[in-house]
Amino acid sequence: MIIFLLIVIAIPTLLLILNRIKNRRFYELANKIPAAKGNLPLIGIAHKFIGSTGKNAYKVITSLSHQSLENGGIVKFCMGPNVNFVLTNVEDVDFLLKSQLGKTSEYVLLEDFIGKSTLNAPVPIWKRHRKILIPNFTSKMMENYFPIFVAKSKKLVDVLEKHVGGGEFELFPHISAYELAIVCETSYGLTVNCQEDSSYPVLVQVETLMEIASERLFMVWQHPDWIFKLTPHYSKYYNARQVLYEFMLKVINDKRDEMRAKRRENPNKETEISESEIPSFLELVLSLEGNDGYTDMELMQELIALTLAGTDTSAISLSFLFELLSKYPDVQEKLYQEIHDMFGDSDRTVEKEDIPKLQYLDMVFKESLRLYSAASVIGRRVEQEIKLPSGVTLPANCDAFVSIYGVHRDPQVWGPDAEVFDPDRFLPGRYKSLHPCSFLPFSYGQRNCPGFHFGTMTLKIAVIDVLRKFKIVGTPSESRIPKLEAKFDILAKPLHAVRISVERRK
Ligand code: HEM
Repeated sequence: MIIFLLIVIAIPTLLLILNRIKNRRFYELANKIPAAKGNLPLIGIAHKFIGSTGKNAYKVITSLSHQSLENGGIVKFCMGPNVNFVLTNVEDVDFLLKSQLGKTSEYVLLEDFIGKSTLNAPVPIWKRHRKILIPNFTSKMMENYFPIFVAKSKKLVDVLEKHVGGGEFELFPHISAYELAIVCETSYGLTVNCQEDSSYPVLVQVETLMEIASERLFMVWQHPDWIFKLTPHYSKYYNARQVLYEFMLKVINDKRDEMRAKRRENPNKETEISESEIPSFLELVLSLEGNDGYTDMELMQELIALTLAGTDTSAISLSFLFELLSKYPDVQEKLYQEIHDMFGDSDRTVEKEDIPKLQYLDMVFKESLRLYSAASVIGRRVEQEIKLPSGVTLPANCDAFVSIYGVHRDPQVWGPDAEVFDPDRFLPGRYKSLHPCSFLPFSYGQRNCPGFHFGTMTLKIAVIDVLRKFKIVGTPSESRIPKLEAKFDILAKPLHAVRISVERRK
C-alpha cells in the first residue's frame, strides 16, 4: 500500500518538478501574473467544471473575466497542466489579435467534425482557405444576397403571424431556421424548407454536435480521442456527424452534377456562373480549376464550419436582441417610430439603402451585441514570448483568451454604468472616441469575422420587418441592468428558451 501511494504521489510530483525545470522561463513569467481564485496545484480550475452544465461554464467564464478586469486586464488560470491567460485590457487585446493568428488548442477539438476549416485551421491552411472565402463576402456579394435575406425575413414574419393572439411561444427555433435558410442558400445554393419544418436535419444535428463538443471542451480528461470514444455520448455525436456529412456530400455532388450538366449544354461558356446569377460559396469553389486545392472532404467540412459560424452566432444575437426589446418597451417604441418614419404603413420591401439611414437601429443592435456577444471568449495561441503594451510578458507556447464579455463590460471603457442597457452610448459622437478594440463582437484583426456585414444585414432586416408588423411582448425589466441568463455551448446562448408573444401593429 505504501509503495502504491509513493508511486501515485511521487511520480506525478517528479514529473512536475522536471517540467518546471525544463520550462523555467515559462513559469518565471507566468508566476508574475495573478492566478484566478480557486486555482489549485496540478488541476488548476478543472474541478470547477466537474459535472459541468453550460450555465456553470458561463459563470466560470464571466467570473474569470471580472477577475481579469479587477487585476487591470489579465488573470491566469490552469486546466490540468495547461496554463492560460484571460485578457481584457483593450491595448493588450489589440496587440494580441494583430500579432497572433493561430488558434488555441481547444479549437483542435472541433477538427473532429469541421476538419481544418477557416474557423479553426492552423495559420498556413487558414491563409489559403480565407483567401478563397473572402470573395464570398464582398459588398457586391452582399448586394447579390440581399434579395435572399429579404425573402427569408418575409417568411419569418409569415411564421410569426401565426402566433398573433396565441400567447407566448418559443422564438429561437424560428430565428435559427431564418438564419439557416439564408446560410444554406448563400453558401450551398440550396433552398431548404427549415422555416416550415423545425425538425430539419441540419438544424437538429448542428445543435447536438455543438452541445457535446462544448461539454468535452471543459472535461479535460475527455480530450484524448480514445477516451472520448469510450464516453456514453460518443455514439450520439458520431451519428449526428454522419447525418450531417451525408447531407453535405449529397449537396456537393448534386451541385457538381448540376454544373456539369450546364457545361454540357453550353460548352463554349467560359465560366459557369453568369453575372445575373447569384453564385453560392459552393458554386464559386466548384467553378475554380481543381476546386483550388479543396478535396471533397475539406469542402464538406468547410461548409459545415460556415453553417456553424454563420447560423448560430447570428441566431443567438438576434434572439438576445428581441428579448431585450421585449424587456425594454421604451426602446422598442423608439425604434418602431424610427422604422415607421421611414416606411409609414406601406408594405414596400426593405432596400439596401434603407439600412444605413436607420441610426437608432444601429445603436440598439450594437448595444445588444455589447452586452450579449455570441462569442464571449476567443482564443489565440502565443507561439513566441510577447511583451504586451500593459508591460506584462506572456510566455511562449501558452494559450491567451480575449474575453469579449469582459472588454464589453469594462467600467474604464464604458463608464460606471457599463452593465446598463443604454443604446445611447452608441451615439456616433460618444462611440467614435473609444479605442477600436472596445467593441469587438466580430473579433478584430486579420482573423476577424468575414461575415460581419452579412450577419449585420440579416439581423437588421429581420428586426425592421418584424417590428413593422408586430409589437413584441415579454415581461418588462424592472431594472436598466438586464439579467438575461446565458449558458456556454461553445457560444454564449440564452439559458432558457426565449418566450415572447406578438401583437399585430396595424
Ligand atoms: C451576428 C453574427 C456573427 C457574429 C457575432 C460573429 C462573430 C464571430 C467571431 C467573434 C469570430 C472570431 C472567432 C474566433 O476568433 O474564434 C468569427 C469568425 C468567423 N465567422 Fe463570424 N460571426 C457572425 C456571423 C457570421 C456569418 C453570417 C458568417 C458566414 C456566413 C460568419 C463566418 C465566420 C467565419 C468563417 C469565421 C472564421 C474567420 C477566420 O478565422 O478567419 N460569421 N465570427
